[in-house]
Amino acid sequence: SSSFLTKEVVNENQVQDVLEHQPAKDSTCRQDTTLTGPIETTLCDYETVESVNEELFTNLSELVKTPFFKYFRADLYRDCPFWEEHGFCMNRECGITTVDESEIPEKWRAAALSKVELPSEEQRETLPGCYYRDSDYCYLDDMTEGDYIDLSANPERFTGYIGPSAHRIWSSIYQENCFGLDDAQDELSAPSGMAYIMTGRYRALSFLKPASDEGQQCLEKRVYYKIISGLHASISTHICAEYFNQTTGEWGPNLPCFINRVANHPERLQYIYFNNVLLLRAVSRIAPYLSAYDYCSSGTHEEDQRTLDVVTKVVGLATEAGKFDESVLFRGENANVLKEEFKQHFRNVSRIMDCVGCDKCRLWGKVQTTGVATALKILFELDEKTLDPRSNSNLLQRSEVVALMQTLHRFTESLHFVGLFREMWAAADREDEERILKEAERPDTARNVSHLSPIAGKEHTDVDYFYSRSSEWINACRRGTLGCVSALVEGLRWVWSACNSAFKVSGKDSGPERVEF
Ligand SMILES: Cc1cc2nc3c(=O)[nH]c(=O)nc-3n(C[C@H](O)[C@H](O)[C@H](O)COP(=O)(O)OP(=O)(O)OC[C@H]3O[C@@H](n4cnc5c(N)ncnc54)[C@H](O)[C@@H]3O)c2cc1C
Repeated sequence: SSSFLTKEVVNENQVQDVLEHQPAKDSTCRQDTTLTGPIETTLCDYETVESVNEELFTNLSELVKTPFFKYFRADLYRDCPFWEEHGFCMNRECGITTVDESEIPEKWRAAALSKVELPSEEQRETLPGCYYRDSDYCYLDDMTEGDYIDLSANPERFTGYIGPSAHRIWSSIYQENCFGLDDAQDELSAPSGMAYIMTGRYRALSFLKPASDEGQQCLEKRVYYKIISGLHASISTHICAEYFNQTTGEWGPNLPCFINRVANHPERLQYIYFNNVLLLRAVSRIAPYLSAYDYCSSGTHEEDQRTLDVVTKVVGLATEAGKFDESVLFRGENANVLKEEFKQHFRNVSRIMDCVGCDKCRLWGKVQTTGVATALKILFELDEKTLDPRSNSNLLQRSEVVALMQTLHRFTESLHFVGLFREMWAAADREDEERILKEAERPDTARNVSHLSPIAGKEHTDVDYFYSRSSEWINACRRGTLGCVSALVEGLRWVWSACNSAFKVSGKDSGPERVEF
């Protein structure tokens, strides 16, 4: 696993390009950097996205705190369907808190939902605990298992989930970017990414296609890569913006982390913009549907009206910046076969989320893959007639609407955070800059995460943490034998680590423990 620890070579010019870029206040093009002019495969430019982002972010930040949008139902304890996953995250930040169903409006509870929301058996392909319909780009949880989670109480941020388990997830996701119908360069005879995993031919990250390959790839494949890489970059931006500082014990932005993961690879930031445009286009395309949606959620009439008002503002801004011509994709002879493949690969990505070994990361992974999949469905599967809220009022499930808006919020927040990193860079003098760039070259995976761990320092005495985890272990046991075995393994590992840690703390070597992979 130490092969993952590659030293990043920081390209100062690229980093400056990203961090010294001045976002546009209006839609005027300038000739400065990689973040100027048209955004490839869209009809929008960087300046337009930047000119609406802060207003969008402010409105979405309000929206995601409303009762309708903050509760998300998910089954976080399904077994990984593709490999045996042992990568449990032992840090307290990986845990989540769930909400008792009694706190949720009755019409969203499992019993009511299974009557109303679920499509009939003939309309969907079912697997234990989840299903998809023909038009879906992801698996959706059926309402038989799972919990409600208040997303605002479980923010996406640094958790310390690192190393081979996290890398395996990312590599499997990128490996889905392998289309049988692609051009001759593209390993025509190779099995799909999932087939690799299932046949044990899993390779680390060497398959990742460099950006320079772009010219040789088909458009759909490039779009797939941009979506995934942009999502990855957005998650990384959140991790770096809300990072745990080992020295001060405080949360805050970590500029070297952002340089290492994003600014040193400007195309990754470009793909965050790309995802923004894709999601904005989806939101603007279903504008009438969103305007007619029932946002009543047991609050007061004023509260529900306020939710609708904010949705209306978001939809208005989305219409300004969401310029994307979906009709240029999936054209030509093999269009339908290619689309089916694209869909199947994206569905696999949504199932890979069940393999993420950190509850909070899995939760946000599910929210965001569902959000992007909903956008893809809106763009590539639904015609104007289907989108009519009068003729098709049950077009989207509540979880899809919530995921779409939450995901758009994630991406607008990423661009907002990029602005904060630029301010930090601008405030640094030459000496600081040199130190920051040097620090950005260190492999991220070797960072010390001991302060977050329940097993190091004073945290191992945190009884609350143990209780919160143990209730999840018991829940997993209730759900079946496999879940129970996994839970038992995690429980035993926790106890083993706690004993080890207690031993260390009581011994001479009680300095902070380094977690390396
Ligand atoms: C679904 C999911 C959700 C997660 N959520 C969280 C979270 O909320 N909090 C948290 O702390 N951790 C989270 N993680 C873990 C996090 O994403 C990293 O995997 C972890 O921090 C280790 O980072 P790393 O620097 O080793 O590289 P990783 O981010 O793991 O990347 C692995 C490799 O992929 C390549 N790569 C990196 N970024 C890109 C990109 N944008 N485009 C193309 N290639 C790229 C690089 O070669 C890199 O070495 C999540 C992981 C997954 C899979």
